Amino acid sequence: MQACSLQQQPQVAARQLCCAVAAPERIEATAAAPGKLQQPGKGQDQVTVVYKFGGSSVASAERMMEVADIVCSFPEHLPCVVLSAMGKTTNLLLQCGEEALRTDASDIRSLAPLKAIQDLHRETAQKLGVDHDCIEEVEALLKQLEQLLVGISIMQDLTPRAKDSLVSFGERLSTRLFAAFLNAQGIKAKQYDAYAIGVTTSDNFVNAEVNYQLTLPAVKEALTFKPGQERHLPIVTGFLGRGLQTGAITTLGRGGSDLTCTLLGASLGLPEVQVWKDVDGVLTADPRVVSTATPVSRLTFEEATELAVFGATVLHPLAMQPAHECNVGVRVKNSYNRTAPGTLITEERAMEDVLVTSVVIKSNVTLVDITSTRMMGQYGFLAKVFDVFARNKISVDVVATSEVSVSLTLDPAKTMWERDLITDELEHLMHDFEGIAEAHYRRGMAIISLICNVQRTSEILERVFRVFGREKINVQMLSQGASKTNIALIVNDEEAKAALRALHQEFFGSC
Ligand SMILES: Nc1ncnc2c1ncn2[C@@H]1O[C@H](COP(=O)(O)OP(=O)(O)O)[C@@H](O)[C@H]1O
Ligand SMILES: N[C@@H](CC(=O)OP(=O)(O)O)C(=O)O
Repeated sequence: MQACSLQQQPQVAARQLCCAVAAPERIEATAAAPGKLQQPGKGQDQVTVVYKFGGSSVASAERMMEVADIVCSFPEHLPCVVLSAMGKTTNLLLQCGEEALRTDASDIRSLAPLKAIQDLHRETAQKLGVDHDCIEEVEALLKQLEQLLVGISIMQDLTPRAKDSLVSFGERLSTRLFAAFLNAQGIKAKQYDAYAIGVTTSDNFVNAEVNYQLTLPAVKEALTFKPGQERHLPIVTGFLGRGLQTGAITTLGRGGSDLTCTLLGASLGLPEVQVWKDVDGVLTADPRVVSTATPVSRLTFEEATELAVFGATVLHPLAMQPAHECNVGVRVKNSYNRTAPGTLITEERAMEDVLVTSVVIKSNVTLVDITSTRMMGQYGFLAKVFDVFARNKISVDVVATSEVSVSLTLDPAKTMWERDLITDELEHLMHDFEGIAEAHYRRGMAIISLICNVQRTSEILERVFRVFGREKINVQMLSQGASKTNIALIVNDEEAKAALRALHQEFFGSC
């Protein structure tokens, strides 16, 4: 395996996670006609590529059949497949958890989101014609899920740790169904839980950090075929890991299956992984805001990270980390339109002809202005300012400084699960500035980021301000910073979508 710097982290021991299952029977399988699909990767000794399919790609039995067809349609590749939970299952599981807190234990089984999850997975098992063992496993997991919700109801407590156990059912169910379907079609496949093959993380539940040093070699060992071992398609749960100290199931933050995909690619030393979505690649803007957005053919790892961090929900913000460190190309493809070329993300790309690549909004941002008349000629002021944010565990996105003031924006999400900074936290922050500086905050702001060629900043900004002048949009703060790929403009949230459309029109000719 290619050595990558991610492995240079301190050594620590991983723990075992046990999960006992009971197996009542409730679903009946209907046979699907086998034989249509051909086993891919004939003659390959080892896994050659990782494909990740998100919730939108595996939302139903029909979609799983389509994904199976995609997986088998590259005969030269022996793929490892990472799956997310089916459709909106993760949201439904979180809803179950919240509702369990307000529901009597004896009424848990009638929770509507629980019923929706049970119906979806039972119906999928039936339509896919999976074998009896899989049906038993699915029923056992659904039973465990119900028991966990009863526990949450009795305890009247939904800890982050319990939340991670709760949402893990989505990926544990989808991967079992998909592997069983492939086997029913005569394709040799085996289901793996990521936490059982060495994906080791911190114990920071709901947003766990990957321990690369332990994970990379462990995953490589688990997914490398031994001499004489039968070749099969590993079907791995995305999103999940195992906490190093607790041994409990952790999750990598919402959308974390993208990170599982690149992590597996890095572990196996592969040249490329593919994340399959419901769009033709990374687009010039969020298609829900700009319906005419078009695919971007190439991006660098740095650009893709900036896009994700600054609001493009198409990729997990940390997914590029292992890919970048271990130089694994990432291709974003559309499982609904498989012939579309998609977006290829690599270390470098030709930038000569590039002006603006994509425009993105991050909404619900708080802008903080901090002023100190004593800043002039003083050293240590910025250190004191950032120390206040560090103590309050609040993450800062964009910064602009002048001689006497510093303005910055705060990440709306302290964790990726809690989207709002509450007023109490902000008031506490303001209080902590007393004696250091005068601080004020404004909520309801948005960051518009232009992922662009900053070698051509003057030309870009000249056009941006022409557009904003015409549209009467006021820029509250502007930052280019050290990033070589991003210009950030802070505007009022209510003007942000119109501003984005106007910028898209200016730089891509459509809005
Ligand atoms: N710049 C962008 N390019 C492409 N898609 C985007 C962008 N910004 C936001 N999106 C949204 O991201 C969605 C795909 O990401 P996601 O739902 O996480 O996929 P999956 O669940 O299949 O992994 C798209 O349907 C689109 O609405
Ligand atoms: N199922 C998890 C993990 C994930 O990556 O999902 P998706 O690939 O559908 O964004 C979530 O909803 O966050």
